[in-house]
Amino acid sequence: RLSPRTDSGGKPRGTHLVSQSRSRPLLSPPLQDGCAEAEEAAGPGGLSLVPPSLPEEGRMDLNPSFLGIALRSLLAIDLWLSKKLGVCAGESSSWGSVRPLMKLLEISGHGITWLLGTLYCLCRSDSWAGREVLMNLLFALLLDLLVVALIKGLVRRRRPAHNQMDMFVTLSVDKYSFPSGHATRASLVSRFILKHLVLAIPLRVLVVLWAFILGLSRVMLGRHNVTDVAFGFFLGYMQYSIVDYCWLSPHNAPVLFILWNQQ
Ligand SMILES: CC(C)=CCC/C(C)=C/COP(=O)(O)O
Repeated sequence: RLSPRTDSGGKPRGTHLVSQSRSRPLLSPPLQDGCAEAEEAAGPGGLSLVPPSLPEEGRMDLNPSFLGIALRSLLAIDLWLSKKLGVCAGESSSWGSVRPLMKLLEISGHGITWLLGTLYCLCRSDSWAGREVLMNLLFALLLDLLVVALIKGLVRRRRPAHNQMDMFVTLSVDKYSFPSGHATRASLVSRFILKHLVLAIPLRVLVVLWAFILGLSRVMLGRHNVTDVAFGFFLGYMQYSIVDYCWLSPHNAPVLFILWNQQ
């Protein structure tokens, strides 16, 4: 506290830092060992020339860390921006007429669509090379479902309040929104396709555009906040690196390929 200090005659002699042992800020914890000195020096009147050395926790209460403020600001911007972008969140929203198209995009990135599609192609594939790529895509999709379910269950961030929970086939953890499963899948699958399929440039651009628009559509539908999708893209990208590192082949996982061949 700043308070005018007076001399013995009661005249003000300038402003000094003083500590009153009986009156402490409401948010600060009780004075601890480090402050006993200052409390003693304050004497019965509570006035002291010695500024108390507050313990670390006390200082943090009074001066919230830069990181804390930055995170809280980021979250506030995230919520504000996500609400602004949620223009297809309901039929009556400003872009409500585009909602059916966004829901079609949702199905194009759904786990069931990709799992069934991959299994179908695996059954139809008649080359070892094709089977190897599809087997790894199946592994990537399962890994993604597992990782996203684990993180959603741990973080438990609620979906935005303006979301309508009318999604096609969900798991119990899908009531949570961080990270976006569609965004992780979009990023993982598009990186996988670009690496393992020989495609003409326009098709490669289309794959990247699909992933980006699918991510954006999650926020526009009101399903997610922007940070759910941004982290989802990052996570999917990193998951591909794991898949690439653990690449399954007839050499390192012969049982898998022989079993599949016998079916
Ligand atoms: C039922 C299966 C196999 C997958 C669920 C896929 C799903 C509904 C993910 C949720 O995605 P968002 O987190 O982007 O909303």
